[in-house]
Amino acid sequence: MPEETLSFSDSEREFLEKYLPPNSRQHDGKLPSITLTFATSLDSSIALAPGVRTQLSGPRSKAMTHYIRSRHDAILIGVGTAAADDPALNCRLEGAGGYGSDGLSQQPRPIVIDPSARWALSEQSRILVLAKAGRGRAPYILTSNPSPPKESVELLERYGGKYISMGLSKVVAGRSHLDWKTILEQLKDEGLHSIMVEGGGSIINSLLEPQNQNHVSSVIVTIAPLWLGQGGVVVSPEQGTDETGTVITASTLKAVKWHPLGEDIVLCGTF
Ligand SMILES: NC(=O)c1ccc[n+]([C@@H]2O[C@H](COP(=O)([O-])OP(=O)(O)OC[C@H]3O[C@@H](n4cnc5c(N)ncnc54)[C@H](O)[C@@H]3O)[C@@H](O)[C@H]2O)c1
Ligand SMILES: Nc1nc(=O)c(N)c(NC[C@H](O)[C@H](O)[C@H](O)COP(=O)(O)O)[nH]1
Repeated sequence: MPEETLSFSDSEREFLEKYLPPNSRQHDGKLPSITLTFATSLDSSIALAPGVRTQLSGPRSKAMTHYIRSRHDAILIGVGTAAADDPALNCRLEGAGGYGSDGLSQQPRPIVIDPSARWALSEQSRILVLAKAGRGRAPYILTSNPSPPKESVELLERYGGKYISMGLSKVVAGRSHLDWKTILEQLKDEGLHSIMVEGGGSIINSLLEPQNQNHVSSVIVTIAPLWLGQGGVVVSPEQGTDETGTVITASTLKAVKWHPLGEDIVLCGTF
């Protein structure tokens, strides 16, 4: 996978500004802000099938993603994405650490939500290859597993990453779930105050549920001009019901802006 250096001009950046966390790193003691961002097809799928890495964003939208990464302390994904995509989760914008400047400036901390610590990390994992080369950071893995595999712990710590074992908050449909407040409190304790959540499907759907929307400061969705068809990984949160039990719209965005970018269109909004 080529590690190209990307550029995203000042004029291209303007439409995003009000949907991004402030550049100043002042922190008011509140929980970290979440920017929820992903790419989707016209039939609201984010991948051809579970576990299939699917390129949806065009070149300009991809450069936008790396600019957004440069504006956050951390990038968060679920273990399903880590296992499927072998992602780099670094910022390859020109001028970022390792891409035109020394050190790790503008390199966000990758965060993987992996309750059972099932991600099979190795020396060949792209995220560790880049950390070793000074072109990204090793991930922090949030898990409910009190004893992750010893060799994975040692491998991670060799490159500056770690497992963070957290108490299990609940089991949903047979799966251990950490609630978002617990996750964000832990990330705040790690000195991470702005979180870009990139997916995948279950992570996105979880944040779109009415009871979690208060954690999301803004949503930035890239819409690509294609249908992925039946069997895709669909973004469609649980429906909500009002006090009479009537089914209501799950989520409605406010302060909406649509912005063409290459052959894609980018939707920005807030809850
Ligand atoms: N188009 C895009 O922008 C985009 C972005 C990311 C991933 N993807 C694609 O999405 C697919 C992966 O999606 P997915 O839904 O299978 O996996 P995922 O990345 O959402 O990870 C799912 C796992 O995360 C954990 N998890 C999720 N919510 C949790 C919570 N609240 N508490 C604790 N653990 C939680 C669980 O272990 C769950 O099995 C892949 O095919 C990937 O290529 C696309
Ligand atoms: N914005 C966006 N457009 C896409 O077309 C796509 N497939 C993803 N998917 C997001 C997910 O997090 C991917 O795993 C990372 O985008 C991997 O990209 P890197 O290796 O980190 O550069 N995201």
